[in-house]
Amino acid sequence: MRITDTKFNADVTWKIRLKSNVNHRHLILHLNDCNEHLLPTMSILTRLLVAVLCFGSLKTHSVAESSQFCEKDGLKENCGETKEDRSTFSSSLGVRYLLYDVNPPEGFNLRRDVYMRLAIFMHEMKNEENWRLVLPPWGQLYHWQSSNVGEQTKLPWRMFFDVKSLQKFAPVIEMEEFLGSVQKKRPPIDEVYILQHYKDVWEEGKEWQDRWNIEGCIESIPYSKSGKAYTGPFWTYKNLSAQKVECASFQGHAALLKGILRQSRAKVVMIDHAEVALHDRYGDHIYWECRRSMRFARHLVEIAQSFRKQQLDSSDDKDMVKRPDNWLEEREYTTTGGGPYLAVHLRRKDFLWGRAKQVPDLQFAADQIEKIIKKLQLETIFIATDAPKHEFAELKTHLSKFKVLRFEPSPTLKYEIKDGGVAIVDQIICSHAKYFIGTHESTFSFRIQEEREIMGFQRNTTFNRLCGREEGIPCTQPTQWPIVFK
Ligand SMILES: C[C@@H]1O[C@H](OP(=O)(O)OP(=O)(O)OC[C@H]2O[C@@H](n3cnc4c(=O)[nH]c(N)nc43)[C@H](O)[C@@H]2O)[C@@H](O)[C@H](O)[C@@H]1O
Repeated sequence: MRITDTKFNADVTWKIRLKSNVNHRHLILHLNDCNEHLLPTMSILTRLLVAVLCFGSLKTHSVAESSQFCEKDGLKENCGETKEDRSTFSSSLGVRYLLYDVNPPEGFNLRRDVYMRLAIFMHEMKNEENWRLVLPPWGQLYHWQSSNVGEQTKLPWRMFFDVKSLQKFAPVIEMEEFLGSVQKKRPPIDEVYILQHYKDVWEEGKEWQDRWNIEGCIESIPYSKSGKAYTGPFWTYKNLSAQKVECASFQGHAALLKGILRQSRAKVVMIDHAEVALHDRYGDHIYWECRRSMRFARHLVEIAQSFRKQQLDSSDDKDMVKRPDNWLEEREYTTTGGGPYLAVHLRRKDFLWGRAKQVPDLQFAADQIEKIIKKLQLETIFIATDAPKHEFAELKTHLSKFKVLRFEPSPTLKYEIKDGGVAIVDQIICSHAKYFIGTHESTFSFRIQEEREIMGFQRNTTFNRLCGREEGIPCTQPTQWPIVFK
């Protein structure tokens, strides 16, 4: 037997990995478990043997740490580990869980994009290793400010998405399912890696290359050690903690995470600041399969359908929009129809200072909307917006010749579907309109454009945006990201 890899944590958790040269089986001993369960029952000889192994392993620690990784196909992996080693090790662990979280200020629709980066990564890994991607519960988003909708924390994905549909693309599970499977283990998360940008990433002339390293944390982190475990935000779950927390400087695509997961022997790994990892496959057919799998929750689709029918005289049949129940059955469509209304996503609030030049004042927005609706010979305008009531009222006064609508759920319905649900209903309604205009660089608008691409709308009815007064008309219009099928 040869000791191949050891780690020693400052507390009593010693992990020793022994690898048999003969049968390549890994044996992992958690010495804190030994302390609690094994040592009292061991013979003196066995205790001595374990002590010698531990001592030996600690002595080899520095060597093992420095030679732990090898570059292979641009990925750092454990040196000398063959595919067979890995698969034997993998199956000895059974199912492994990958949790992730995103920079706290990021909004709902950027988070959806980060999900895609990880889901595509898991989709690619699923034939090699037995991972489950744990869907991070929604909550405490900066933009979800309604006070009359109850607590907006620990919200499961099924409130907003069709999880079965997601599972047709990647092995994802809800947090509750994960918690159910690790209940007895303390702490439930073995290792947390907080991704951070390299210090030198913005240096001029620095060549881009995919790389990652475990390094000291550059900024302060929201995790701290309390007894044997690290506590942290963990989506406000009091019963979640981690055994180890480290920072990883990271530059590259999500596939590079393989290196982190492969040097780890843990069953439960969490990646924080997952937004630092880039898309593996932006815009190709796999990207679009993942995107198509992100169907909205049925109850939200039905709410949007009912609004379209009652307020906008719109339904998939009337509008000639095709959308099979199962996204796997979708084909490349050409939709010339759409609901008989003009839909506008008018982003306000933080965009008024964050994108001051590109976001129009209400009068200038109304001028542009009026021009387009006259050209389209329509009478109804649907406005999706985060604007407060008084701003919407003002916009209406500027468009008094037209029927101007907004989705305003009853307090009971809003309590049920929360701010996230209202936003999704808005997006669904916008995505079915004959013509859509969005807001510059809003991920909320981007997601609507993608829905319209999936349904096959003509691109000139989709990739449009309002111009800021300072920019004038015309202004640069959104980049077109065409859908790709296999
Ligand atoms: C500059 C960046 O912009 C990003 O915003 P951006 O891409 O528009 O889009 P999101 O990331 O979705 O964030 C905007 C949030 O504001 C609400 N919101 C915006 N527009 C509407 C709307 O038309 N209807 C409803 N019901 N709600 C809306 C909604 O909660 C949405 O998730 C932010 O996420 C980042 O934190 C950052 O501020």
